[in-house]
Amino acid sequence: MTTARTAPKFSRRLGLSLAAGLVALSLPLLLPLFQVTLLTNILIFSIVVTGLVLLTGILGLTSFGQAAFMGVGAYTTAILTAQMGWNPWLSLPVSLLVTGLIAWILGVLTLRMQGHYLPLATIAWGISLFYVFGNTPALGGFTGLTDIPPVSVFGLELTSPRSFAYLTLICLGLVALSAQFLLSSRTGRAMRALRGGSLVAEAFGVSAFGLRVQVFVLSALMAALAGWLYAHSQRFVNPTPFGLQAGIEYLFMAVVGGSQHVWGGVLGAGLITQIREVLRDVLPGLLGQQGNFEVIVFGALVILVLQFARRGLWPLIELVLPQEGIRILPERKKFAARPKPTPGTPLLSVQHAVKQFGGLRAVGDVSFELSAGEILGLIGPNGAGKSTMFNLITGVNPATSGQITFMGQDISRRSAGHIHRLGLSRTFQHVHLLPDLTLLENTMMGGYARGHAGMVRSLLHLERAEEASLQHEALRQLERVGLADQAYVLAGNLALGQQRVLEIARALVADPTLLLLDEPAAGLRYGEKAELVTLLRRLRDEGVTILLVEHDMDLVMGLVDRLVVMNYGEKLAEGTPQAVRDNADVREAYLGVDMEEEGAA
Ligand SMILES: Nc1ncnc2c1ncn2[C@@H]1O[C@H](COP(=O)(O)OP(=O)(O)OP(=O)(O)O)[C@@H](O)[C@H]1O
Repeated sequence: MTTARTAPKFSRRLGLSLAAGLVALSLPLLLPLFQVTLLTNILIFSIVVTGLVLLTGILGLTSFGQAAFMGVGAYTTAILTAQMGWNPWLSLPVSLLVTGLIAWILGVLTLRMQGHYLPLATIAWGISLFYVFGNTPALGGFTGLTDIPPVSVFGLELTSPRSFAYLTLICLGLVALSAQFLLSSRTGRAMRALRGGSLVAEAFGVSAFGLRVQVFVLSALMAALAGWLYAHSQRFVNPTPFGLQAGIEYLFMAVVGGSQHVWGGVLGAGLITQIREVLRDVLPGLLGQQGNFEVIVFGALVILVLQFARRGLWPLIELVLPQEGIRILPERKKFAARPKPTPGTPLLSVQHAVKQFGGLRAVGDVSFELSAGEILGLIGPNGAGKSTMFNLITGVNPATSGQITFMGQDISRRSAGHIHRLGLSRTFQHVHLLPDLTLLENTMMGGYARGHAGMVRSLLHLERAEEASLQHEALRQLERVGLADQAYVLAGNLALGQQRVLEIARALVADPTLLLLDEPAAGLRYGEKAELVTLLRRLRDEGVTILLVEHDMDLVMGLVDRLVVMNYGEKLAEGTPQAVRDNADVREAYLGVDMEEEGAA
């Protein structure tokens, strides 16, 4: 079983990183001049690909348009410096601003698209921007713009490839470091949670669309920085490096290197650029004619990598590297506990709830109430409407009519995040965890709404105090559910029963008033079910109110205080387990077979 222990103060991994940094710093001095120019290009491409790692690898949004954003950054600085005489350092923030604004507009317009529509949209605006560069006379048409001045540092013009390589190296170092900071933050965990869809992230208070737009803009800003560097290293710009083919190559780099790892992106940029140079030299001689034959080889390479190392080459390197530990930070401040209602006070009220899916009435006029300190079971045969009712309460779907109130607020049409912040936490019928993250990190995701640090603080690593509070709260909840000894194990290594318990720990980090459990015993073994019952009873005794959907009648009958039985979208019965057992309608519709068997036994 793969484990990741807490990090010592000076880890072997950190030592290796420092050594790699020193090698990188010496390269511009040691390499021959031609290689230094190639190295600069690799470093510039790595910055673009780092943006793609965040956008495509982590968030799961495929973009073919990063080269176009690089072009916006490059052309903006070219116009401001070559034509208007600006200092390149002044044109840098303007290049970032212009690209960020264009990316924000395109993001807001296109990021709601699902599936393959988004990649198609990125192709569309990638091509559009390319032709804007090529067909605008003020931008020099397809010939481009020349006479771009060099960048100066402390009065020293960076005209030599070696000095410019250092500027690029520093930029990449800062970009890669901030990307790493982001990924190890609350925002980074939310980004990872969004990869499989919005359901889980939104259930913990993440604004899915808002975060997607932010990461989209961030990746465009990285491309713009690369464009600025490219313009001042080449000292001229034309549309060719910013076209669709370049956009596709950046994706190749991310996929081949390992699109879910910052250093994978750098590896991919290095490999593809080097291989392209070699092929450009070798292939025309071998084939006896000129042409972009390297593109064909790239295609074959990507297919091979996808076939044999689906997650790119970096994960293979990770296998031999010392594992990265999680540094447990000292807790300076605990999160304030949520005031809990006194047992017996009304907490959740569902009144005449109706949910219509086209012609199908999945929930029809259902009413019930739940008081603080209770465990209420929602049962019924398959298709009875239990999950739909769950979705109405948690804000996944709005009710067609009727009213649902929680903590005295009408939540019938509120978002999942809003309802979560009021004190409702949930688990999922199909376990939704991040298998490559530790139990601790998965659990911390549940506390997203208790933190405040956003993208900028995360990029700058200024959210450590909040991260410490989240870490310790998550450790306490893992302790509470009995998983503390596995806090640094990867969640993907757990058995299903433990994964379900982990989901409960994740929900508890939010300090919920009401816990909604969707079939928590599904797939659990006998012993695991008994442990689950003990845990849920203990949580109830500690003041957590629980609503659960469950098919296991033995478990439900021995655990809950009351039951609501649904059938064909309607409420069939409500009452104590004994009253429900004795209800003739319930026996006929749902419990009949079990009860007869029980009687016969
Ligand atoms: N998004 C949807 N669009 C259309 N119909 C839906 C949708 N979600 C659920 N339904 C339908 O609503 C009815 C109730 O489904 P629901 O999943 O709520 O039942 P359930 O009691 O949770 O069943 P199970 O125990 O099998 O999970 C079913 O007929 C289902 O096909």
